[in-house]
Amino acid sequence: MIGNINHIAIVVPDLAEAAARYKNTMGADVSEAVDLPDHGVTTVFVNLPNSKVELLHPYGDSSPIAGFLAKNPSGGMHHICYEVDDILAARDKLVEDGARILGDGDPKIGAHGKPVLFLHPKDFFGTLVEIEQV
Ligand SMILES: CC[C@@H](C(=O)O)C(=O)SCCNC(=O)CCNC(=O)[C@H](O)C(C)(C)COP(=O)(O)OP(=O)(O)OC[C@H]1O[C@@H](n2cnc3c(N)ncnc32)[C@H](O)[C@@H]1OP(=O)(O)O
Ligand SMILES: [Co+2]
Repeated sequence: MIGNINHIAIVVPDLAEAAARYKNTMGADVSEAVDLPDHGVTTVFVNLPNSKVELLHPYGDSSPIAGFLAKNPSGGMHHICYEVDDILAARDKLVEDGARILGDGDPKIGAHGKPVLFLHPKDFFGTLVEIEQV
């Protein structure tokens, strides 16, 4: 069901500092920061030849990553995103097998304009999983 890794996300306490570190020290191609109010995050994408790293910082008062940053004030790896061909078929199979979909169960449009869903970290061995239809 799952395909390539689309991105790995890292929550960071200072987005400008993290973007500069990836650009200047790692020599990476780094996007501008984009606010995504519907997701409660600001993102910067680090574009790699075969994948992406998503740098995340909380946006607004009810960000889903605020608790994570409070527990990990220096930042930390937050989620892994796998590509799927059909997100509704993937969701139905996951639910049938007992995995919990976060939120209301309906896909939201993610950072790349494609539908995404999140799966509870306790169902995937302590790792928050995002699936994105490509
Ligand atoms: C940019 C858009 C989009 C894209 O297109 O790429 C994005 O990536 S948006 C990214 C941000 N959005 C989300 O993360 C949405 C889904 N997340 C959530 O709904 C919440 O973050 C959460 C996973 C339900 C956690 O909520 P929180 O309030 O922080 O914690 P809890 O106390 O409810 O946590 C329960 C339990 O899970 C552990 N936990 C929390 N976050 C993670 C994590 N990232 N990885 C692994 N484990 C995590 C937490 O420690 C708790 O464990 P216990 O203490 O053992 O109970
Ligand atoms: Co993501």
